[in-house]
Amino acid sequence: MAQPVLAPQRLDGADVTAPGATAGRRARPLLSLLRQPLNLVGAAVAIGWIFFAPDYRVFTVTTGLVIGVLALGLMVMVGWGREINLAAAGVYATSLYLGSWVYRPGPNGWGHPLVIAIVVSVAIGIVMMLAVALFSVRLSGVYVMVFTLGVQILVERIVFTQYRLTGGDQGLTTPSPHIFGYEVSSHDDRAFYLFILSVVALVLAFLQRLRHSPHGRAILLMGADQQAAVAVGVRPLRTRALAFAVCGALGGLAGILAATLYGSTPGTVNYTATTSLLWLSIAILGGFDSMVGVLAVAVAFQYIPFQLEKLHVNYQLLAGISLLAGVLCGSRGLGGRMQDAYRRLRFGPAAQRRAERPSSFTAAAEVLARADGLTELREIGPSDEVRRQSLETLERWFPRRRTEPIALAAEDVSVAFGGVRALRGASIEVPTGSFTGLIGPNGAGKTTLFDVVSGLTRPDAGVVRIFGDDVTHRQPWERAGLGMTRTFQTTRIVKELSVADNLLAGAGLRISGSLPQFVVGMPAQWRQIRAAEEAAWAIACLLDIDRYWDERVGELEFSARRRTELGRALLSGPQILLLDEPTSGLDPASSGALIGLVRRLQADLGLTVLLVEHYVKAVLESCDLVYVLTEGQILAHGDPDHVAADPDVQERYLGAGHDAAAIPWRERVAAERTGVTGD
Ligand SMILES: Nc1ncnc2c1ncn2[C@@H]1O[C@H](COP(=O)(O)OP(=O)(O)OP(=O)(O)O)[C@@H](O)[C@H]1O
Repeated sequence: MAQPVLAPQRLDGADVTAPGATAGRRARPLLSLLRQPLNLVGAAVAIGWIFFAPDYRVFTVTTGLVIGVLALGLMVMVGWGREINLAAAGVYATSLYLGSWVYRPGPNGWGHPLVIAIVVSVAIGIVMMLAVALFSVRLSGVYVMVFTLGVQILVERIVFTQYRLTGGDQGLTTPSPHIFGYEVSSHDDRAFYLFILSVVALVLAFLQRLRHSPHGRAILLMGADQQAAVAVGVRPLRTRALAFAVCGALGGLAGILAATLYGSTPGTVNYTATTSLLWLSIAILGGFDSMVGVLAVAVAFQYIPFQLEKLHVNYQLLAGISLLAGVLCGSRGLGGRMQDAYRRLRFGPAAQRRAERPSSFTAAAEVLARADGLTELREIGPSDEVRRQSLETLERWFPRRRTEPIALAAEDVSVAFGGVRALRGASIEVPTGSFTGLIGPNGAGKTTLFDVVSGLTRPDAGVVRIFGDDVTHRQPWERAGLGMTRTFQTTRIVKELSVADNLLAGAGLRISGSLPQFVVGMPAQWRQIRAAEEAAWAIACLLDIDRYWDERVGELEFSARRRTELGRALLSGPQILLLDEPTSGLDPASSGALIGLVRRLQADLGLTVLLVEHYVKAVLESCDLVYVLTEGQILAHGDPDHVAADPDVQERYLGAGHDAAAIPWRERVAAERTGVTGD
């Protein structure tokens, strides 16, 4: 049995030294906006063009930027969190009317400074969207969409009918803002543009920091796959509430900016449900991971109708086209397409880029196809130096290994789905530091047992213990916090994101700090993020996905996706790793390579692994302990030789009178492929 090999270390405040292999690979979110030459050119153009453009154009672009702020909020909720919001116009207008009331001098206002009005407007947006998150807590998808539509209609009926607040059709005047004692007149289009541009720059910096913090990564992972997120410790309600709150905050901010921009409150007719839909289309076309794309589309939405008025191109027509184009562009939107084109221009086609990057492995999984269709696998592994460096990094990243004798236990677990009794008093014990296999025929209840152990399914009876603690009633993310994570039978990765982003989505449990600490840029928090990036790179090297580091996972071959999912689980620094058929969907050679890799990692990192696998021979060859589950009950358990020789196992699982376990693995795989026999 493998012994614990890793030393303990607190990550916050730790002196984390990067191994040579990771140098230059750290993401620097604080500087990343300025890192790309294109961004620098963009910033120069964003400031310089106004000195050559007529006033009305500057004003039009300014209004576009204000809507852009709101659309960036929608990007977080809709693009990252994947929940549709049709109440954006209602939130924006409520903040606009109430915020301008706070800041307008009497008799139709309280005459507070602008900064108070901004705080109030942002707070209104947050409260409204948090209320939506709270009341729609059990809903998702189309139900959240309909719920937010209901909120929008309520706002129209309740807020918009308060004519004293809104000023009716006439509107109410709003004074020009004073920034550090300087009046930014709404008649001075350039000064106002620069004011809004500064706010946009702050919003971009905030979102950039959020995006690279564990909080932002949790929203992205939750949006893509809630079960995968909770498996690495993401708290779903808190994460969802954050996405809604950010959307509300930026909606509220845009509302008060608009109030100052127009000089008087616009009529309520501008902020109906249709407006919400139009603004949604900006976020969709802009793309979920391109802030510049979202801003560009928002500006285009103001600018194009203005320029093409004679051709009857209006906002609604654009929104219709935008929704269609956004769907055709896919979830990465126009911004994502532009990023792809830029990368192609700068670095060449993706396939060529990958080919040019050497793997850290001394030899890739070299598969020699033989004439009879069987495959043979050569020994694989990273070079000794890369492996040593990677393990050193992970030694600092992983928590202290637990030493209790039993890592995981399920006692007399029963689960029934209606009439189907998936588990009938099944019990297993997984010793700490062991590589334990769970095998059984299709429908035996293996995945159900995994779901019970990881907390996704509540058992009808029985107890689950992690290191002796009864966790039967604990939530999946709490169990992840105790050091247990899992992978799934079907690969659950965020295809639109890079390998690095997917790996780092698993790091949240090992990084501490509140959102304000990350946004303000506290050194301890960013040190932890850098440590996470070093650990992610180390894991990528060990799993041979380092060469794909910044490639989108959706473009990679299946085995690399599987390893990325495994890497994400490892980045949460687990004590116990549950692997549900990690080789499912892989060809025999890749399956063998993956199991060999997992076995080696388990020993190197001192992990406790519970593996569900259909390739019986592979399990018998690599596991320390094997459990056989049939019809919801444990049929046998013990060391592999003992289990393989068990007459019950041979008769009821391996086949009566047929010693399948004795057949060499490759022959067995070949037989399965030709349909002669099966597990
Ligand atoms: N959500 C569910 N609702 C109803 N029945 C279910 C559900 N999940 C599993 N079952 C049933 O419970 C039994 C055990 O299923 P489970 O997926 O746990 O088996 P398994 O051993 O993992 O199978 P496989 O190897 O094919 O993945 C099966 O009969 C299955 O049809």
